[in-house]
Amino acid sequence: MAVSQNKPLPKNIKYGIVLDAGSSHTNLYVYAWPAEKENDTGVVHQVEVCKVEGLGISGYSQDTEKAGLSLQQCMKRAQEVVPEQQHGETPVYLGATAGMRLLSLQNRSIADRVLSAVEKTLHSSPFNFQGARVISGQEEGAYGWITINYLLGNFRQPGWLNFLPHLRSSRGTSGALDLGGASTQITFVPDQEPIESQENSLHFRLYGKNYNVYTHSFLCYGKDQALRLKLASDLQASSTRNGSLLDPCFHPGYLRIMNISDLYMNPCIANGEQQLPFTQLHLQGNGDYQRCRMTIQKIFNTSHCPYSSCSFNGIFLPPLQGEFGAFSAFYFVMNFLNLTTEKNPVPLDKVTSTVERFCSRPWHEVKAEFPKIKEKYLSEYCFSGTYILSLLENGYGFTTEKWQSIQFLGKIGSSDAGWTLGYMLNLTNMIPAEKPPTRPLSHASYVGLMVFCSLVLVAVLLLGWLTFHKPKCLQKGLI
Ligand SMILES: Nc1ncnc2c1ncn2[C@@H]1O[C@H](COP(=O)(O)OP(=O)(O)OP(=O)(O)O)[C@@H](O)[C@H]1O
Repeated sequence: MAVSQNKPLPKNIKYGIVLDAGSSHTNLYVYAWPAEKENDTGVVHQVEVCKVEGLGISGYSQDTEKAGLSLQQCMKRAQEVVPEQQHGETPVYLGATAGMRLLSLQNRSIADRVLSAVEKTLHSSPFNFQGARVISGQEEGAYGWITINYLLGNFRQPGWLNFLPHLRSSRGTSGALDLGGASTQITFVPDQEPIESQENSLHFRLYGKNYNVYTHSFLCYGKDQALRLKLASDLQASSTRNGSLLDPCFHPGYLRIMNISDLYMNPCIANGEQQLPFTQLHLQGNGDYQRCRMTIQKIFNTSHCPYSSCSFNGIFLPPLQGEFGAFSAFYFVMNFLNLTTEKNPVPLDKVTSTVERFCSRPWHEVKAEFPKIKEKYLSEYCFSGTYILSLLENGYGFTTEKWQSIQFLGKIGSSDAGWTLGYMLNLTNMIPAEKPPTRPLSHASYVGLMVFCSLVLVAVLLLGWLTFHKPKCLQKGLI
C-alpha cells in the first residue's frame, strides 16, 4: 500500500476496477475519472493494468492455488493505485467471457466452482466488490463498441445539433471487431433498418441520441478455438493412420505433438475422437499460406442463409457500414507482423503478401529472430494472420476497398480497447440516456460572443451597402 500514500493525493478523483476473466488469462484494469465530470463523455481513463498469471479460465480450473496467489498480487497493486481512504467506495466487477461460456457448457459445476473461488478472494479485498458473472457474447460485443466510441469521443454531439434534431444520425460511430481466444465479436451501426434478426439487434439511447446496433458473437471462432476447429476438420479430411499431419499453417520445420483427447474435450468440436486409431497428433509445419487459407475456409459454412445477407453459419450480417476499430488478438497479431500504423491502414494486398512471406519462413529462423516472444504465440502467428484474413475477407466481406476502413487498435489514449470500460460505464450509470444540461456561458465568454456577433453584423451591413450603393462617380467612370 506504499506507493500512493507517499504522493500528494489527487483531489476529487473516483476509481473503478474491472477484471476481465478470459479463456487464457485474467486482466485487472483500474479506471479513474474526475468526480465532478463523471457524466461527460471521454473523461474515464485506464490508470493501471495487471495481468493475473495462470488465471485463464482453463488455467484456474487446473492450478487454483497459483492463480489465486497471482490474483491477490494484482489486487494488492490496485490497493497501491487507489488511495486507501477510497478503497471502500471503489467498485470492483468481474466479467468472465467466452472461455467461461465454454466451460459452463462443458461442466457447469466446475464453472460455478471457479467463479465462487474468485468471488471469495475478491470479497476479502478492501474494495466494494459488486459480483462476478459470465457476460453474454452480445454484451461482450456491445460493451466493446461502447468502449471504443466513448474513447474516440464519438458520443460527443456538437451543441448546435440540439436545435436540429432531424439532422442527428448515428453515422459518426465506429464499428468494433474483437478477436478473443474463444470467441469473436462484430458490432456496428448499419445503414439498413430495421435489423432483420432480433437476436442481433440492440437499441441504446446515449447522451440523448438513439443507436440501433447490430452485434454478433461467434462462440468457438476466437483464434485458439478456431485452430482446434481447423485441426479437427483437417483430421476428418485426412487418411492418416498414425496421427501425422502436414500442416500448412505452421512454419516449415515446426513440430507439435497434441493429445487427441485435449483436442476433442471441447464443446466446440462434435465428438469424432472414438473413430481415431491413435491418441496423439503429430503436426509438421510446411508454411504454405494458400493451402492454410483453404483449410481454414472449411470451418466457415456458407451453404445456407435464411436472411438477405449472412456472414457464415447462417448468421445474419447487414452490409458493412463506416469505420471499424479492430482490437484484442486482431491487434496483437497485426502488430507483431508490423501491419498496424497510426495513420493510413496497410492495404489488403500488402497484408496478404506479408503473412504469406512470414508463413514460408523456416521455424528455426523465426525462433532465432524473436527469442523473447512466447513460443505459443510465435508459432501461431502464421495461422492467426491467415485466420484473421479469412474471417475478415471471406467471413465478413471486407473487400480490398472496405479493408481500408479497418484500424487495428491496441490502445486509445491510455486505455486498452476492449469490453471492460464499457461494462464499468454501464454498471456505474456513467453514460446517461439524455445529454447532461450544458453549463451556462461564463460572463467573459458571453461578452466575447456578443462582441464577435456585432462585428460580423457590421461587416455584413457594410458589404451590402457597398454592393448596392456604389458612389455615382465610380459608376460614371465605368461607362
Ligand atoms: N502478444 C500476443 N500475441 C499473440 N497472441 C496473444 C498475445 N497476447 C494475448 N494473445 C492471445 O490473444 C487472444 C485474445 O486475447 P484476449 O485477452 O483478448 O482474449 P480472451 O479474453 O482470452 O478471449 P475470450 O473473450 O474469447 O474469452 C488469446 O488467445 C490470447 O492468448
